[in-house]
Amino acid sequence: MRILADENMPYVEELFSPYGDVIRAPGRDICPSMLVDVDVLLVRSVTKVNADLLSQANKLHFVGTATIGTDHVDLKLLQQRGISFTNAPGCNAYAVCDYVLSSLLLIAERRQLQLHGLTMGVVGIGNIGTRLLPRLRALGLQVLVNDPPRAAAEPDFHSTPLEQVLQQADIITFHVPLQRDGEHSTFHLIAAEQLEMMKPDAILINACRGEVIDNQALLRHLTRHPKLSVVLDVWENEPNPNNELLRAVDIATPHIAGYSQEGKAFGTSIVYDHWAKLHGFALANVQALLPKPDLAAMTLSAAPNQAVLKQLVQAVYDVRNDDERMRHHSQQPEYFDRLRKTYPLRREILSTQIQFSDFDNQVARDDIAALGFQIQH
Ligand SMILES: NC(=O)c1ccc[n+]([C@@H]2O[C@H](COP(=O)([O-])OP(=O)(O)OC[C@H]3O[C@@H](n4cnc5c(N)ncnc54)[C@H](O)[C@@H]3O)[C@@H](O)[C@H]2O)c1
Ligand SMILES: O=C(O)[C@H](O)[C@H](O)COP(=O)(O)O
Repeated sequence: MRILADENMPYVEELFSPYGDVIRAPGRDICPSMLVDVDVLLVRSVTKVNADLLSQANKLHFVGTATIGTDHVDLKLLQQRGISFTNAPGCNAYAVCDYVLSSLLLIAERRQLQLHGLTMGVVGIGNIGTRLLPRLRALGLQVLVNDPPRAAAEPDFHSTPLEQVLQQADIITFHVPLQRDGEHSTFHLIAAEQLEMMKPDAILINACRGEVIDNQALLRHLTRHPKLSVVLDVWENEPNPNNELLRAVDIATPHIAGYSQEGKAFGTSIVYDHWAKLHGFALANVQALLPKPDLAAMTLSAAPNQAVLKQLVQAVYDVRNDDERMRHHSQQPEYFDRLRKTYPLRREILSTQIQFSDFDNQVARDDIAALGFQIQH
Protein backbone atom coordinates (compact mmCIF):
# COMPACT_ATOMS: atom_id res chain seq x y z
CA MET A 1 0.00 0.00 0.00
CA ARG A 2 1.29 3.51 -0.86
CA ILE A 3 0.32 6.35 1.45
CA LEU A 4 1.06 9.90 0.30
CA ALA A 5 0.98 12.45 3.14
CA ASP A 6 1.51 16.19 3.61
CA GLU A 7 4.91 16.68 5.26
CA ASN A 8 3.29 18.83 7.97
CA MET A 9 1.11 16.04 9.38
CA PRO A 10 2.76 14.59 12.51
CA TYR A 11 2.51 10.92 13.58
CA VAL A 12 1.70 9.55 10.10
CA GLU A 13 4.63 7.12 10.20
CA GLU A 14 3.73 5.97 13.74
CA LEU A 15 0.12 5.21 12.75
CA PHE A 16 0.11 4.27 9.06
CA SER A 17 3.52 2.72 8.33
CA PRO A 18 2.65 -0.76 9.74
CA TYR A 19 0.25 -1.03 6.79
CA GLY A 20 2.18 0.51 3.90
CA ASP A 21 4.92 2.82 2.60
CA VAL A 22 4.53 6.43 3.71
CA ILE A 23 5.69 9.03 1.17
CA ARG A 24 5.93 12.66 2.27
CA ALA A 25 5.53 15.83 0.18
CA PRO A 26 4.94 19.54 0.83
CA GLY A 27 1.17 20.05 0.69
CA ARG A 28 1.27 22.76 -1.99
CA ASP A 29 3.53 20.61 -4.22
CA ILE A 30 1.31 17.53 -4.33
CA CYS A 31 0.54 17.14 -8.05
CA PRO A 32 -1.34 14.66 -10.30
CA SER A 33 1.69 12.51 -11.21
CA MET A 34 2.44 11.87 -7.51
CA LEU A 35 -0.90 10.08 -7.20
CA VAL A 36 -0.08 7.26 -9.63
CA ASP A 37 -0.36 3.96 -7.68
CA VAL A 38 -1.17 5.80 -4.45
CA ASP A 39 -3.86 4.11 -2.28
CA VAL A 40 -4.23 6.70 0.49
CA LEU A 41 -3.88 10.49 0.30
CA LEU A 42 -3.51 12.49 3.54
CA VAL A 43 -3.70 16.28 3.21
CA ARG A 44 -4.04 19.51 5.12
CA SER A 45 -5.93 22.61 3.98
CA VAL A 46 -3.32 23.77 1.41
CA THR A 47 -3.80 20.85 -1.04
CA LYS A 48 -6.71 21.33 -3.45
CA VAL A 49 -8.24 17.88 -3.91
CA ASN A 50 -10.06 18.29 -7.22
CA ALA A 51 -10.51 16.63 -10.64
CA ASP A 52 -7.15 17.90 -11.84
CA LEU A 53 -5.24 16.48 -8.85
CA LEU A 54 -6.99 13.12 -9.12
CA SER A 55 -6.60 12.86 -12.92
CA GLN A 56 -3.84 10.22 -12.64
CA ALA A 57 -5.05 8.57 -9.41
CA ASN A 58 -5.55 4.95 -10.54
CA LYS A 59 -5.68 3.23 -7.12
CA LEU A 60 -6.81 5.89 -4.67
CA HIS A 61 -9.43 4.56 -2.26
CA PHE A 62 -9.14 6.97 0.66
CA VAL A 63 -8.61 10.70 1.18
CA GLY A 64 -8.26 12.15 4.66
CA THR A 65 -7.75 15.77 5.64
CA ALA A 66 -6.32 16.46 9.10
CA THR A 67 -8.41 19.62 9.33
CA ILE A 68 -11.89 20.69 10.30
CA GLY A 69 -12.45 22.72 7.12
CA THR A 70 -13.22 20.86 3.88
CA ASP A 71 -13.42 23.78 1.44
CA HIS A 72 -10.24 22.52 -0.31
CA VAL A 73 -11.82 19.15 -1.16
CA ASP A 74 -14.28 18.37 -3.97
CA LEU A 75 -16.49 16.11 -1.86
CA LYS A 76 -18.93 15.38 -4.72
CA LEU A 77 -16.09 14.16 -6.93
CA LEU A 78 -14.81 11.78 -4.23
CA GLN A 79 -18.32 10.40 -3.81
CA GLN A 80 -18.73 9.94 -7.58
CA ARG A 81 -15.43 8.09 -7.73
CA GLY A 82 -16.23 5.89 -4.73
CA ILE A 83 -13.27 7.23 -2.76
CA SER A 84 -13.83 7.21 1.03
CA PHE A 85 -13.23 10.51 2.76
CA THR A 86 -12.98 11.99 6.21
CA ASN A 87 -12.01 15.29 7.75
CA ALA A 88 -11.07 15.61 11.44
CA PRO A 89 -14.05 17.28 13.16
CA GLY A 90 -13.17 18.94 16.44
CA CYS A 91 -9.48 18.01 16.26
CA ASN A 92 -8.20 21.53 16.91
CA ALA A 93 -11.30 23.15 18.44
CA TYR A 94 -9.65 23.65 21.85
CA ALA A 95 -6.58 25.18 20.22
CA VAL A 96 -8.78 27.75 18.47
CA CYS A 97 -10.50 28.52 21.81
CA ASP A 98 -7.04 29.14 23.33
CA TYR A 99 -6.25 31.47 20.40
CA VAL A 100 -9.46 33.48 20.89
CA LEU A 101 -8.92 33.76 24.67
CA SER A 102 -5.29 34.82 24.32
CA SER A 103 -6.17 37.44 21.68
CA LEU A 104 -9.16 38.78 23.54
CA LEU A 105 -7.34 39.14 26.87
CA LEU A 106 -4.40 40.84 25.13
CA ILE A 107 -6.57 43.40 23.32
CA ALA A 108 -8.54 44.02 26.51
CA GLU A 109 -5.29 44.76 28.35
CA ARG A 110 -4.01 47.06 25.60
CA ARG A 111 -7.29 48.98 25.58
CA GLN A 112 -7.75 48.82 29.37
CA LEU A 113 -11.14 47.20 28.84
CA GLN A 114 -12.98 45.31 31.54
CA LEU A 115 -14.55 42.39 29.69
CA HIS A 116 -17.06 41.67 32.46
CA GLY A 117 -20.54 42.72 31.25
CA LEU A 118 -19.54 43.34 27.62
CA THR A 119 -21.46 41.59 24.83
CA MET A 120 -19.72 39.11 22.58
CA GLY A 121 -21.18 37.63 19.39
CA VAL A 122 -20.16 34.13 18.29
CA VAL A 123 -21.01 33.34 14.66
CA GLY A 124 -20.99 29.59 14.01
CA ILE A 125 -21.81 27.33 16.97
CA GLY A 126 -20.19 24.08 15.89
CA ASN A 127 -17.20 22.31 17.40
CA ILE A 128 -15.34 25.54 18.15
CA GLY A 129 -18.26 27.89 18.89
CA THR A 130 -19.82 25.42 21.35
CA ARG A 131 -16.57 25.03 23.30
CA LEU A 132 -16.02 28.77 23.30
CA LEU A 133 -19.32 29.68 24.99
CA PRO A 134 -18.52 28.53 28.58
CA ARG A 135 -15.06 30.10 28.30
CA LEU A 136 -16.51 33.49 27.35
CA ARG A 137 -19.15 33.30 30.08
CA ALA A 138 -16.39 32.58 32.61
CA LEU A 139 -14.90 35.95 31.63
CA GLY A 140 -18.24 37.56 32.50
CA LEU A 141 -19.22 38.24 28.89
CA GLN A 142 -22.85 38.28 27.75
CA VAL A 143 -22.93 36.02 24.70
CA LEU A 144 -25.09 36.31 21.57
CA VAL A 145 -24.99 33.33 19.21
CA ASN A 146 -25.66 33.21 15.48
CA ASP A 147 -26.02 29.95 13.55
CA PRO A 148 -28.95 29.92 11.09
CA PRO A 149 -28.27 26.36 9.81
CA ARG A 150 -28.54 25.01 13.35
CA ALA A 151 -31.67 27.09 14.02
CA ALA A 152 -33.25 25.61 10.87
CA ALA A 153 -32.41 22.06 11.97
CA GLU A 154 -33.00 22.30 15.75
CA PRO A 155 -36.32 23.75 17.00
CA ASP A 156 -34.85 24.66 20.42
CA PHE A 157 -31.78 26.47 19.05
CA HIS A 158 -32.15 30.26 19.13
CA SER A 159 -30.01 32.13 16.61
CA THR A 160 -29.80 35.91 17.01
CA PRO A 161 -29.95 37.54 13.53
CA LEU A 162 -26.49 38.49 12.26
CA GLU A 163 -27.47 42.19 11.86
CA GLN A 164 -28.46 42.33 15.52
CA VAL A 165 -25.22 40.62 16.59
CA LEU A 166 -23.20 43.08 14.53
CA GLN A 167 -25.03 46.07 16.00
CA GLN A 168 -25.01 44.96 19.63
CA ALA A 169 -21.72 43.13 20.07
CA ASP A 170 -18.65 44.79 21.59
CA ILE A 171 -16.67 41.78 20.37
CA ILE A 172 -17.48 39.40 17.52
CA THR A 173 -15.76 36.18 16.51
CA PHE A 174 -16.33 33.93 13.47
CA HIS A 175 -16.26 30.12 13.44
CA VAL A 176 -18.12 29.18 10.26
CA PRO A 177 -17.02 26.96 7.37
CA LEU A 178 -16.23 28.62 4.04
CA GLN A 179 -19.23 28.02 1.78
CA ARG A 180 -19.13 29.82 -1.52
CA ASP A 181 -22.82 29.41 -2.42
CA GLY A 182 -26.19 28.22 -1.15
CA GLU A 183 -28.63 29.56 1.42
CA HIS A 184 -25.99 29.72 4.13
CA SER A 185 -23.09 30.99 2.03
CA THR A 186 -20.31 32.48 4.15
CA PHE A 187 -18.19 33.95 1.34
CA HIS A 188 -17.84 37.67 2.24
CA LEU A 189 -20.39 37.20 5.00
CA ILE A 190 -18.81 40.38 6.33
CA ALA A 191 -18.44 43.06 3.64
CA ALA A 192 -18.62 46.88 3.71
CA GLU A 193 -22.32 46.97 4.65
CA GLN A 194 -21.90 44.61 7.62
CA LEU A 195 -18.76 46.40 8.84
CA GLU A 196 -20.77 49.64 8.93
CA MET A 197 -23.29 47.99 11.27
CA MET A 198 -20.61 47.27 13.88
CA LYS A 199 -19.74 49.54 16.78
CA PRO A 200 -16.79 51.67 15.60
CA ASP A 201 -14.64 50.54 18.56
CA ALA A 202 -15.64 46.87 18.51
CA ILE A 203 -13.20 43.93 18.49
CA LEU A 204 -13.42 41.70 15.40
CA ILE A 205 -11.81 38.24 15.38
CA ASN A 206 -11.53 35.94 12.37
CA ALA A 207 -9.92 32.52 12.87
CA CYS A 208 -12.04 30.51 10.42
CA ARG A 209 -11.38 31.27 6.74
CA GLY A 210 -10.03 34.49 5.18
CA GLU A 211 -12.77 34.72 2.56
CA VAL A 212 -15.48 35.05 5.23
CA ILE A 213 -14.46 38.73 5.56
CA ASP A 214 -13.98 40.91 2.48
CA ASN A 215 -10.36 41.93 3.17
CA GLN A 216 -10.39 44.97 0.87
CA ALA A 217 -13.57 46.26 2.49
CA LEU A 218 -12.02 45.69 5.93
CA LEU A 219 -8.91 47.65 4.98
CA ARG A 220 -11.00 50.57 3.69
CA HIS A 221 -13.17 50.43 6.82
CA LEU A 222 -10.13 50.51 9.10
CA THR A 223 -8.86 53.74 7.52
CA ARG A 224 -12.12 55.43 8.52
CA HIS A 225 -12.59 53.58 11.84
CA PRO A 226 -9.12 53.22 13.38
CA LYS A 227 -10.64 52.38 16.80
CA LEU A 228 -11.90 49.03 15.53
CA SER A 229 -9.59 46.29 16.91
CA VAL A 230 -9.00 43.45 14.48
CA VAL A 231 -7.50 39.99 15.04
CA LEU A 232 -6.85 38.00 11.87
CA ASP A 233 -5.47 34.47 11.78
CA VAL A 234 -6.84 33.79 8.30
CA TRP A 235 -6.58 35.89 5.16
CA GLU A 236 -7.85 36.15 1.65
CA ASN A 237 -5.24 35.00 -0.85
CA GLU A 238 -3.15 32.87 1.55
CA PRO A 239 -0.18 32.39 1.51
CA ASN A 240 0.14 35.99 0.26
CA PRO A 241 -1.99 38.13 2.55
CA ASN A 242 -2.39 41.84 1.89
CA ASN A 243 0.58 43.51 3.62
CA GLU A 244 -1.26 46.78 4.14
CA LEU A 245 -4.01 44.92 5.99
CA LEU A 246 -1.39 43.04 8.01
CA ARG A 247 0.01 46.37 9.23
CA ALA A 248 -3.47 47.78 9.95
CA VAL A 249 -4.73 44.99 12.21
CA ASP A 250 -4.00 44.60 15.92
CA ILE A 251 -3.06 40.93 15.91
CA ALA A 252 -1.87 39.16 12.75
CA THR A 253 -1.02 35.45 12.63
CA PRO A 254 -0.38 33.00 9.75
CA HIS A 255 -3.35 30.58 10.02
CA ILE A 256 -2.05 28.87 13.15
CA ALA A 257 -5.01 29.21 15.54
CA GLY A 258 -5.46 25.44 15.48
CA TYR A 259 -1.76 24.57 15.64
CA SER A 260 -1.47 23.04 19.10
CA GLN A 261 0.37 19.74 19.41
CA GLU A 262 -2.87 18.14 20.56
CA GLY A 263 -4.78 19.65 17.60
CA LYS A 264 -2.27 18.30 15.09
CA ALA A 265 -2.07 14.89 16.76
CA PHE A 266 -5.85 14.53 16.89
CA GLY A 267 -6.02 15.66 13.23
CA THR A 268 -3.91 12.67 12.20
CA SER A 269 -5.45 10.20 14.66
CA ILE A 270 -9.07 11.02 13.75
CA VAL A 271 -8.24 10.45 10.07
CA TYR A 272 -6.30 7.29 10.92
CA ASP A 273 -9.14 5.88 13.07
CA HIS A 274 -11.64 6.45 10.25
CA TRP A 275 -9.40 4.59 7.81
CA ALA A 276 -8.52 1.86 10.34
CA LYS A 277 -12.22 1.12 10.97
CA LEU A 278 -12.75 0.62 7.23
CA HIS A 279 -10.05 -2.08 7.28
CA GLY A 280 -10.59 -3.55 10.77
CA PHE A 281 -7.16 -2.30 11.97
CA ALA A 282 -6.30 -1.27 15.56
CA LEU A 283 -7.34 2.26 16.56
CA ALA A 284 -4.87 5.00 17.55
CA ASN A 285 -3.91 5.85 21.13
CA VAL A 286 -3.21 9.52 20.63
CA GLN A 287 -2.43 10.26 24.29
CA ALA A 288 0.44 7.76 24.08
CA LEU A 289 1.88 9.75 21.15
CA LEU A 290 1.80 13.12 22.92
CA PRO A 291 4.71 14.08 25.18
CA LYS A 292 4.01 15.39 28.68
CA PRO A 293 3.46 19.18 28.55
CA ASP A 294 6.38 21.30 29.85
CA LEU A 295 4.01 23.41 31.83
CA ALA A 296 2.08 20.70 33.60
CA ALA A 297 1.08 22.73 36.66
CA MET A 298 0.80 26.37 37.70
CA THR A 299 0.06 27.75 41.14
CA LEU A 300 -2.58 30.36 41.78
CA SER A 301 -2.19 32.44 44.89
CA ALA A 302 -4.42 35.43 44.16
CA ALA A 303 -8.06 36.00 43.19
CA PRO A 304 -8.38 35.35 39.45
CA ASN A 305 -9.31 38.77 38.14
CA GLN A 306 -8.93 39.54 34.44
CA ALA A 307 -5.23 40.32 34.75
CA VAL A 308 -4.55 37.02 36.53
CA LEU A 309 -6.57 35.05 33.99
CA LYS A 310 -4.61 36.73 31.20
CA GLN A 311 -1.35 35.66 32.84
CA LEU A 312 -2.56 32.08 33.19
CA VAL A 313 -3.71 31.92 29.55
CA GLN A 314 -0.55 33.59 28.24
CA ALA A 315 1.67 31.23 30.22
CA VAL A 316 0.23 28.44 28.08
CA TYR A 317 -0.28 30.28 24.80
CA ASP A 318 0.83 33.85 24.17
CA VAL A 319 -0.47 35.04 20.79
CA ARG A 320 2.00 37.97 20.87
CA ASN A 321 4.80 35.61 19.82
CA ASP A 322 2.95 34.54 16.68
CA ASP A 323 1.99 38.13 15.88
CA GLU A 324 5.61 39.32 16.29
CA ARG A 325 6.95 36.51 14.09
CA MET A 326 4.47 37.29 11.33
CA ARG A 327 5.26 41.03 11.30
CA HIS A 328 9.00 40.40 11.54
CA HIS A 329 9.11 37.99 8.58
CA SER A 330 6.39 39.49 6.41
CA GLN A 331 8.80 41.08 3.90
CA GLN A 332 10.54 37.79 3.14
CA PRO A 333 9.43 35.50 0.30
CA GLU A 334 7.26 32.54 1.26
CA TYR A 335 7.33 33.54 4.92
CA PHE A 336 3.68 32.55 5.51
CA ASP A 337 4.15 28.87 4.70
CA ARG A 338 7.58 28.78 6.36
CA LEU A 339 6.20 30.10 9.66
CA ARG A 340 3.52 27.42 9.54
CA LYS A 341 5.98 24.66 8.72
CA THR A 342 8.41 25.64 11.47
CA TYR A 343 5.72 26.41 14.04
CA PRO A 344 7.01 25.94 17.62
CA LEU A 345 5.51 23.28 19.85
CA ARG A 346 2.46 24.64 21.59
CA ARG A 347 0.33 22.87 24.19
CA GLU A 348 -3.31 23.48 25.07
CA ILE A 349 -4.85 25.06 28.16
CA LEU A 350 -6.67 21.75 28.52
CA SER A 351 -3.35 20.00 29.22
CA THR A 352 -2.43 22.44 32.01
CA GLN A 353 -3.15 21.92 35.67
CA ILE A 354 -3.75 24.70 38.16
CA GLN A 355 -2.88 24.28 41.79
CA PHE A 356 -4.44 26.57 44.37
CA SER A 357 -2.14 27.64 47.21
CA ASP A 358 -3.12 30.08 49.99
CA PHE A 359 -6.00 31.39 47.94
CA ASP A 360 -8.98 29.12 47.46
CA ASN A 361 -12.53 29.78 46.44
CA GLN A 362 -15.13 27.68 44.60
CA VAL A 363 -16.22 30.44 42.17
CA ALA A 364 -12.59 30.96 41.15
CA ARG A 365 -12.16 27.22 40.68
CA ASP A 366 -15.30 27.05 38.52
CA ASP A 367 -14.22 29.98 36.33
CA ILE A 368 -10.74 28.58 35.83
CA ALA A 369 -12.12 25.14 35.02
CA ALA A 370 -14.54 26.76 32.54
CA LEU A 371 -11.56 28.32 30.72
CA GLY A 372 -10.34 24.76 30.17
CA PHE A 373 -7.64 24.37 32.86
CA GLN A 374 -7.52 21.20 34.91
CA ILE A 375 -7.87 21.83 38.63
CA GLN A 376 -5.43 19.89 40.78
CA HIS A 377 -7.12 18.52 43.89
N1 LIG B 1 -7.59 29.05 11.89
C1 LIG B 1 -7.52 27.76 12.10
O1 LIG B 1 -6.46 27.24 12.36
C2 LIG B 1 -8.77 26.94 12.08
C3 LIG B 1 -8.83 25.80 12.89
C4 LIG B 1 -10.00 25.05 12.90
C5 LIG B 1 -11.08 25.42 12.10
N2 LIG B 1 -10.98 26.51 11.30
C6 LIG B 1 -12.15 26.92 10.49
O2 LIG B 1 -13.23 27.18 11.37
C7 LIG B 1 -14.42 26.61 10.85
C8 LIG B 1 -15.33 26.25 11.98
O3 LIG B 1 -14.78 25.18 12.72
P1 LIG B 1 -15.73 24.19 13.57
O4 LIG B 1 -14.90 23.07 13.98
O5 LIG B 1 -16.46 24.93 14.63
O6 LIG B 1 -16.71 23.71 12.43
P2 LIG B 1 -18.11 23.01 12.58
O7 LIG B 1 -18.44 22.47 11.25
O8 LIG B 1 -18.14 22.11 13.75
O9 LIG B 1 -19.10 24.24 12.91
C9 LIG B 1 -19.42 25.23 12.01
C10 LIG B 1 -20.74 25.86 12.43
O10 LIG B 1 -20.98 26.97 11.57
C11 LIG B 1 -22.38 26.99 11.29
N3 LIG B 1 -22.64 27.76 10.08
C12 LIG B 1 -22.57 27.35 8.80
N4 LIG B 1 -22.94 28.36 7.98
C13 LIG B 1 -23.21 29.41 8.76
C14 LIG B 1 -23.63 30.75 8.49
N5 LIG B 1 -23.85 31.20 7.25
N6 LIG B 1 -23.82 31.58 9.56
C15 LIG B 1 -23.64 31.15 10.83
N7 LIG B 1 -23.28 29.89 11.14
C16 LIG B 1 -23.05 29.04 10.12
C17 LIG B 1 -22.74 25.52 11.17
O11 LIG B 1 -24.14 25.30 11.29
C18 LIG B 1 -21.93 24.90 12.29
O12 LIG B 1 -22.66 24.84 13.48
C19 LIG B 1 -13.95 25.42 10.01
O13 LIG B 1 -14.82 25.15 8.95
C20 LIG B 1 -12.59 25.85 9.50
O14 LIG B 1 -12.72 26.43 8.23
C21 LIG B 1 -9.85 27.27 11.29
O1 LIG C 1 -9.66 23.71 9.14
C1 LIG C 1 -8.79 23.52 9.98
O2 LIG C 1 -8.84 22.56 10.76
C2 LIG C 1 -7.62 24.48 10.09
O3 LIG C 1 -7.85 25.59 9.32
C3 LIG C 1 -6.32 23.81 9.80
O4 LIG C 1 -5.66 23.59 10.99
C4 LIG C 1 -5.46 24.64 8.91
O5 LIG C 1 -4.15 24.21 8.92
P1 LIG C 1 -3.46 23.49 7.66
O6 LIG C 1 -4.31 22.33 7.33
O7 LIG C 1 -3.43 24.44 6.53
O8 LIG C 1 -2.13 23.12 8.14
